[in-house]
Amino acid sequence: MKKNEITILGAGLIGSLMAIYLKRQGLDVSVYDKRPDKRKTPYSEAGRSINMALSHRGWKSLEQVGLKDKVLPLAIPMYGRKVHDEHGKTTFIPYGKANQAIYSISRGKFNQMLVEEAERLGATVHFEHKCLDVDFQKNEILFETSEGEKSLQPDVVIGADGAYSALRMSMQKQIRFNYTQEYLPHGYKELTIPATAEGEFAMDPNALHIWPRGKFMLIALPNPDKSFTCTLFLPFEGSKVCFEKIRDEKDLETMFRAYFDDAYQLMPDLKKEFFKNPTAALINIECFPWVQGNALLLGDASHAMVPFYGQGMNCGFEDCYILNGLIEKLGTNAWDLVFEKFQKKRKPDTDAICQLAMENFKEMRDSVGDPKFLLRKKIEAKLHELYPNDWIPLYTMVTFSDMGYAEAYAQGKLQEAVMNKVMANPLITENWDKLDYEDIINQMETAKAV
Ligand SMILES: Cc1cc2nc3c(=O)[nH]c(=O)nc-3n(C[C@H](O)[C@H](O)[C@H](O)COP(=O)(O)OP(=O)(O)OC[C@H]3O[C@@H](n4cnc5c(N)ncnc54)[C@H](O)[C@@H]3O)c2cc1C
Ligand SMILES: NC(=O)C1=CN([C@@H]2O[C@H](COP(=O)(O)OP(=O)(O)OC[C@H]3O[C@@H](n4cnc5c(N)ncnc54)[C@H](OP(=O)(O)O)[C@@H]3O)[C@@H](O)[C@H]2O)C=CC1
Ligand SMILES: Nc1ccccc1C(=O)C[C@H](N)C(=O)O
Repeated sequence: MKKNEITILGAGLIGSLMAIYLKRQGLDVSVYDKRPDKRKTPYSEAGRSINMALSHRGWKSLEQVGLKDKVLPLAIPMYGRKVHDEHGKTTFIPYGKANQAIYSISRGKFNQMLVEEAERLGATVHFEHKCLDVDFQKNEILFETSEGEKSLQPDVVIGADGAYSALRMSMQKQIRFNYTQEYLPHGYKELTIPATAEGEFAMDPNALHIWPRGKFMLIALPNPDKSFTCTLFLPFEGSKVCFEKIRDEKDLETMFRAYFDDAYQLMPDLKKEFFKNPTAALINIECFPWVQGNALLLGDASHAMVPFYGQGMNCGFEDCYILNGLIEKLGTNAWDLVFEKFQKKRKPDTDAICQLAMENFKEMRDSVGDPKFLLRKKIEAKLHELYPNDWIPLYTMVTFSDMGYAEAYAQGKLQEAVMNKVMANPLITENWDKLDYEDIINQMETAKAV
């Protein structure tokens, strides 16, 4: 492969950012997306992952392409979790240090900005081009368009066509392609807490709100129009509280009043929205290799994770950052080598974040409601304050650093084992401030050495 014309499938968050990176490298870039151009055919995104949490790995990539300052005004900082118990009492749990936040941003606006930036730099974006198949033998991509089917013989292909990637489906037909997918028993539905009659936020806008209820939960992220987008995560069926058992407005009201009464009071459109908005599935997808011939999978197409760490987009942006770094280092005449090095370096990290995302669901829906969890967080924060290099809480490594996810995962497991011992002390609630913190660090050092 020695070509400089790049075909990107998918003008989502990752495909658009990759187009920006490649244009900055001086390459020819054409992007194909199945959706219509929003500027010509506006479509409603109501009920579909409306806002997302942007954190360090995402910001790092945006800064590199010169977009950080343009994105910042669109983003609302959330400094921690605000946990709502069943009586409406709230507890704030900081994400990290006082100035560390994850940022709520609207997917639609953000995606549009990235597409427009790619176009401004000279990328051509072809909307209403749905990739149907990629034939690796003939080196041909088949699209469905409003004018019928079209085909293309690409030089280099980057498949950023999301969790249900057509490129990946074509790769699945090839020999020795590994693929696993797992649906969670839970689904999600998006709902709204509108601005108050006075036009203000109905709750603290600088927090990610969580109503943890053991096997299920509700969360809310703020929007610039002073509303919150809430996401309700429930099992599809088979539990006391599940989507299947909410058949009518009465079931819905009974459930919300029993478990989320303070939120319910702020949701005038709940009944209408609940039965109008889709109930979407949650899936984890891992596959390998990501390279076939002249084509590479990127973003959710190569690793779709459940959303509970708020890392899918951030991880995809970091994919772009790393791929760009390899192109800079190895040049644009060695795509085979670039792709090969990329998949080898990146795969252990994306496996780790897929796993961490699954584990964060349990933490969010269950542990955050436990006072011992709060105490654990306090002790870890103190350890980090006293020994900033020797103890970095897992959440900080994942969200506020760019340490490889696999390293963060391994370090996090060691810290968890040490903290389990610390928390087993029956007097921990009274004595946590007087612990021998140096001894904890020594225990960590011993655990690392084993
Ligand atoms: C409820 C929810 C909340 C989330 N919250 C967060 C969060 O807070 N933080 C975070 O970092 N991540 C979050 N994520 C994950 C994030 O949404 C994804 O990781 C991200 O959208 C992946 O971007 P992508 O460009 O790879 O895929 P997508 O955003 O899905 O884009 C794929 C693009 O490809 C196009 N396409 C698809 N098929 C074809 C085809 N056959 N031909 C042509 N074009 C095609 C689509 O139209 C789309 O434009 C969340 C996900 C969900 C579901
Ligand atoms: N990991 C996860 O659990 C999830 C991740 N996501 C990620 O976030 C991205 C954006 O989210 P959002 O805008 O809500 O995406 P959508 O729900 O709009 O999905 C994007 C496209 O994927 C196709 N699709 C959706 N569900 C399925 C399915 N079960 N089987 C096959 N194809 C399906 C649909 O294509 P068509 O219109 O052709 O039918 C849809 O247009 C997704 O594309 C995905 O990458 C989204 C949901 C869950
Ligand atoms: N954006 C999300 C969407 C769905 C579920 C969780 C998130 C989060 O961001 C969770 C956050 N990282 C947390 O750990 O509190």
